[in-house]
Amino acid sequence: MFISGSNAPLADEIIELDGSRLLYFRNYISDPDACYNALLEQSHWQQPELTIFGQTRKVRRLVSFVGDPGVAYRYSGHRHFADPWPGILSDINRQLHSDFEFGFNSALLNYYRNGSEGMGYHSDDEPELGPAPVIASLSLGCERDFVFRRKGGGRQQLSLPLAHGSLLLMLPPCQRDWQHALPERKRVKAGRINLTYRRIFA
Ligand SMILES: O=C(O)CCC(=O)C(=O)O
Ligand SMILES: [Fe+2]
Repeated sequence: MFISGSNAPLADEIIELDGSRLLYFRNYISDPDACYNALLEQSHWQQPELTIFGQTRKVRRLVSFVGDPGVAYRYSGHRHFADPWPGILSDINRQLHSDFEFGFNSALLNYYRNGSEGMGYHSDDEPELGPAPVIASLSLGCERDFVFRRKGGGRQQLSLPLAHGSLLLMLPPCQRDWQHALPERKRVKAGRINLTYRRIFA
């Protein structure tokens, strides 16, 4: 189920997260250095502001959103229309389609300039992602830990270091039951880019 593509490569790790499955492919992107540099230079990076309990702050990372024409997505409190796909990201989308038969129509990019930037616990469970979203997360640049806890709080249950050029598939019902985060790592000086491919329903 969900991994129906007959060309699907073998996962390096299959992680069972109490009812949800994560698949990890360590070397999915063939030239990760070139991809990192191209995205760093070519993306339209923005630093959205987020208002929580009346306080407005810039998020601690840079963000870019790309996809098919007309696709819009609400993140950091605002609705954003997708920028056109850079060639390198539509190539990866084609690869994801041929390997797994996924039909993503957009990707959210996050650029963490160093280890003092990260992302707090959340689930990618907005209604426009449908009831059972598959999220394909590609990582480039400095290896960082990606952590999970059950929705509703509680302790961290899993920490996965995500390597340069790797792919992590989060399969349903992961977004329904679990939250994930990218904790700060103050000692880290180097940058990291993460791409999450998503299917957004109008
Ligand atoms: O940077 C990461 O690995 C996670 C990004 C993420 O969770 C998101 O964009 O929703
Ligand atoms: Fe997420």
